[in-house]
Amino acid sequence: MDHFVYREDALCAEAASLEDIAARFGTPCYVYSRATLERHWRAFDDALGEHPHLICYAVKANANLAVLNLLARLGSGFDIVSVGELERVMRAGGDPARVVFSGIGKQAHEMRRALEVGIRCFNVESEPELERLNAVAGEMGLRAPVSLRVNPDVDPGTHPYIATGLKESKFGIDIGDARAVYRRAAALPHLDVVGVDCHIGSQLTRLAPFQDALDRVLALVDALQEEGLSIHHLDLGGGLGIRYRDETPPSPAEYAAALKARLSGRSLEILLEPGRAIVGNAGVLLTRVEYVKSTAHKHFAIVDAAMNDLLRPALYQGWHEIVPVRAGGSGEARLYDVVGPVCETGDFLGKERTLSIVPGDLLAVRSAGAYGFSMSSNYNARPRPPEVMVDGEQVYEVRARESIEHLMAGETCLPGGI
Ligand SMILES: Cc1ncc(COP(=O)(O)O)c(C=O)c1O
Ligand SMILES: N[C@@H](CCCC[NH3+])C(=O)O
Repeated sequence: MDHFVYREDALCAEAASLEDIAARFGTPCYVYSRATLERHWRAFDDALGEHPHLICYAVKANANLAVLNLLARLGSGFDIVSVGELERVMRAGGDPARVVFSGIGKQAHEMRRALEVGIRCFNVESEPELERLNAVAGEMGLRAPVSLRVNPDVDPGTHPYIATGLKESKFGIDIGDARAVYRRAAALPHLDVVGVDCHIGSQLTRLAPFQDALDRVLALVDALQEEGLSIHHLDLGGGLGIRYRDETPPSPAEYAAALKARLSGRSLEILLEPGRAIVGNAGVLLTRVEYVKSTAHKHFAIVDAAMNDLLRPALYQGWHEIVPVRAGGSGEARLYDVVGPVCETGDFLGKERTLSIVPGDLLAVRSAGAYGFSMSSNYNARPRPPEVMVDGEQVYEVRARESIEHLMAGETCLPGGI
């Protein structure tokens, strides 16, 4: 069931009208549905059922405290890539013992903090990182639990900017080198080898790449076990795609069934790190048409949201459905490029969209819950938009719109300046 539906011709998030939300909080504005978030998280958790597992939501997809807190209350774990994300998780009530730490550039202070709070596992992405982690843990008189993130050289069939498991990628350790690096890990005094990790890319819409990666990783697990290294868990990363336009990605249930079929008879715990599949379709970006502009070649709908609010169209040619908040819209139907006010040709939210609009109309950019606000910036000195979470009829502002003061916070002029 979709929680963004028209009621009496007005698009709603659950039982709340987006027109009312725009009137109350202004535009642009991100709006999330609590029920959708919960349903998507539970779809993963239920699909793995009795198989020992932990769903570690990828915080980078949407790090709002209300999102994290909601998932923490469901029992979620978290996949983090910085100490900032770790602090957010803990502030939101997340359990550090359910946190896995990914990323290729972990700094010593980040390792120290993660060890101090007792995270579940470090997903180590290189041999130098292994040595650094061993040294940091040793200084603290602790042992660090580690998985190596291996790069299985599988083509995920996704946009090249979000493919991470090919051999030329900066991520992970080449699977051909993994046994030697595991031996090194096992020999280091302050590390405990606990798992194997991989993440091959994002917005995958077919099962085959996941299955290929799993087969390669399982062959590695067998080889390690023959060497006497016991592997407790397998972290298969995130990456399950969502429908933005007409994609038909596998459901979490289909995905989990494919994994379980290959894992039966093994006692490996499964960790997954979904981000987009949980929050992507749980959010929209509300925006208002400022101007309609026609040239000899095109019609432009100039809206008040821009690439600084939602970068995906500019960065990956990401396609997001754009719908009128008032069903059917108003004015004459035309083909529009929907563009923002930022001074970049790449500042568009959608191209060649048929819309019936006049200035002042509200539009909703759909599937904007993942990598929307979390990739936003202040480019062109634009305060970032508020985030609102709807729960039934209740509407909560879970992040206030930034002010002009926010834009300049922490800045100073040279002495003798203003
Ligand atoms: C290590 C890791 N885990 C999980 C994710 C989440 O991916 P997705 O949002 O595609 O599920 C990412 C991002 O691609 C990632 O780099
Ligand atoms: N930011 C990307 C996904 C990157 C995933 C990060 N590992 C997107 O919007 O599609």
